[in-house]
Parts: sequence; structure tokens; C-alpha cells
Amino acid sequence: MLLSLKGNFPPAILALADGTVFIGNSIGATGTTVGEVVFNTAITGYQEILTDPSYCQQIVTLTYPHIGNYGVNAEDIEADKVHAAGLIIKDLPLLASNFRSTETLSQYLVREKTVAIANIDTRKLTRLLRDKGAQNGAILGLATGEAVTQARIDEALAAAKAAPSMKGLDLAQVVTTPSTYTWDQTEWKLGEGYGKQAAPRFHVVAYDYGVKKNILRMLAERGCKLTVVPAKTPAADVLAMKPDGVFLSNGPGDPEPCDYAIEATRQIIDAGVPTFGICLGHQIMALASGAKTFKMANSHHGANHPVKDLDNGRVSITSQNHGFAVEMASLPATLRPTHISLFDGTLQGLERTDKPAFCFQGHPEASPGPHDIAYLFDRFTALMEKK
Ligand SMILES: NC(=O)CC[C@H](N)C(=O)O
Repeated sequence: MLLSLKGNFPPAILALADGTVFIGNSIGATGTTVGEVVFNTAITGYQEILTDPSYCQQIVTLTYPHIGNYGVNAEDIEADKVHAAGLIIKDLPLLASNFRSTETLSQYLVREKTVAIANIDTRKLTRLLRDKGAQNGAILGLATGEAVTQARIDEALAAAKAAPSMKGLDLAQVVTTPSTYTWDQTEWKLGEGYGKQAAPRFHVVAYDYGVKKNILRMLAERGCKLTVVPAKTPAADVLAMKPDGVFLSNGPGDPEPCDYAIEATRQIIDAGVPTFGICLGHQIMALASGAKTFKMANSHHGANHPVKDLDNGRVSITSQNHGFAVEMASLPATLRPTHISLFDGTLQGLERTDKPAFCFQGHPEASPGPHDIAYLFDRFTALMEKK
């Protein structure tokens, strides 16, 4: 039997901007955190989710009830630190058991200074978020010996209400790398760990708007030598490197205020360089091509989202993490829809009809999630090959 750790952890308060309050236990750092509360339906991959830079200023609720059961390790990371603003779970199992585990989830959260709450009704919270749409929240992780008082609840409510709206926030420039670096790590293999790219066939410049490491690994695995550049690098600097292709990464926040990225992407695509964008990169490519984006009422976060390839009717189960989307009705003649979500019909993939450029809203790099749509990375190398 998995024993709940209730009682061994100090209390924590979760308050939503609409006034809803949940009382649970603090399983991470002591203190207050605020952010947009979203729910993710993946059943594994909590460490990849916590470290995904696209979760900057978002508090993640995991709908799967047992989180922490296989511990954490030094390898399953998508960035060098936790980026999620906080974590909400139902049950933290007493035992963390896995041959790769080096630490428990709780120890990791404390070390990463991440505020987290357990032992709340995550089903109730998820239904509320689904019915009312995205909203801000705050978690107060109390210290041992501290009690939940009306004053602390009011403090949490005030923090939730004061949190900034995700709409209009440019967070790519907050999480991007401060300087250019090269990347040669390839995909993880059982018994071997991560590999090293030895014989590159292509030089790809990757714009880092909050890039997940597994994207870089999957590109390196396919023969790409990577130069990762800061989000605000001008197109001229990138074109001067004479890349075979340019990659536009995932990232947090609203794509619309990222005018520097939209302008650079326009110039790179105009120059005819093969270009591939994922998630925020997909939205930026769409904006650079004349389409519009909008904030979704129900964002997509999970590892089980069906997406249809409109060219062949094939359905892939995909990993998703976005709160904005490209408006189908806004597509100019030069943008062709290639994929749609079978959950809500929203746009999932686009291709330029006049240039070698395409993009995807979900996450072909998975991490966590299924690998069904990894073929998009091969499509990118094929585009560079052709060129
Ligand atoms: N994972 C991402 O790149 C997310 C893109 C964007 N921040 C959104 O929420 O839609």
C-alpha cells in the first residue's frame, strides 16, 4: 500500500484568483509563489515537465494522482533548473523507487526552491480550470510549526489576484540563453545514457526562446551541428553564419509581444533558409507570415493529445504544452494547415507554400510523451538535404 505523507509535512495553501481556496501539505520550498494555474494530464515525466522553460510563471497541476513514485535523477531534465512556478499534486507516495533515482521529488523541490502543494483534490481543481478557463493562483508553502490562519489565506488570495495575466507577457527574453553556445549531445539510450554527435551533416542555428534540451538532442541525433543563439539575435547575424537550417524553439509566454523574434523570422524565411519551429516557434513563424494568435480558453498540456496529419489522415498521439494558438481564419495564402488537434480542432501544424519552412504546435521531442510525431525532425533534415 502507498501511504500518504499527510501529517509529516507542514501545511500549504493554494488560492485561485476567483476566490477558491484549497488546503494541503507543503512538499517543496517554504514561501509564496504565483502564476497561471494549468493542468497537465501526463502520467509520468514530472521532472521533464518541471524543468520545461515553457512553464515559466505557470503553476502546474498534475492530474495523475501518484506523483514522485519513481524519484528524480540528474538526466531527465529539459533545462538546468526547475522553470515551473510551482507544483500541485494529489498524493506524494511514501516510496520513491527506480534504479535511476538519486533523490526524492520532495528533496528535489526543496533544493530547486520550488513551492509545491500535495494532498488537495486535484480532480476538483481540474474541473474548475476546465470550466472557467485559465486563471492565476498562488501557493503558500508554510514552515514547520506554522498554522493555516485566515490571515495566511487572505495573503494567498491577495497574491493570486495580484499576479500578472499571461496575455501580453514576453517571457522568451526572460528564459533565453545570455550567450551563444554549441550543442552536440544526442538522444538517451538505456545502458549508455546520452551520446555525442560525431559526424555532423548540417549546421543548424537554433533560436533559444526557452528551448527544451531534448529538441537539441533529437536534432543532433539526426546529424545537426547546433549553434544555439539568444532570442534577440538579429537575422543578419544568423544569416552570416550561413546555416543549412534555422530552428525556432518552444518557449513561455505570449508570442505576440516578441516583435524581435517575429521580425528576425520574417527575414530568415524570406532569405530562403529551411526553417522549422516548435510551439512558441510555430506561433512566431505564423505571426511572421501574417497570421494571428489568440489565448485559448482551455490550454493543452499533456502527453496523450491526438493530432491529425491533414495530408495523409494519419493520427499521432502527441505531447502538448501551450496556452496560445494560431487562428485558423487568419491564415494568409502562403500558410497551409498541415495538422489539427482532434480534441478541439485548433491548428497544430503549418507549412509555407512559397518557402522551405514549416512548424508544429505540439512537441515532437516528447520528453515526456510518445514519439509518434518525431518524423517532423526527419522532415526538417530532408528539407535541408533538398536545399
Ligand atoms: N511550449 C511552448 O512553447 C508554449 C508556447 C506559448 N508560451 C503558449 O503557451 O502557447
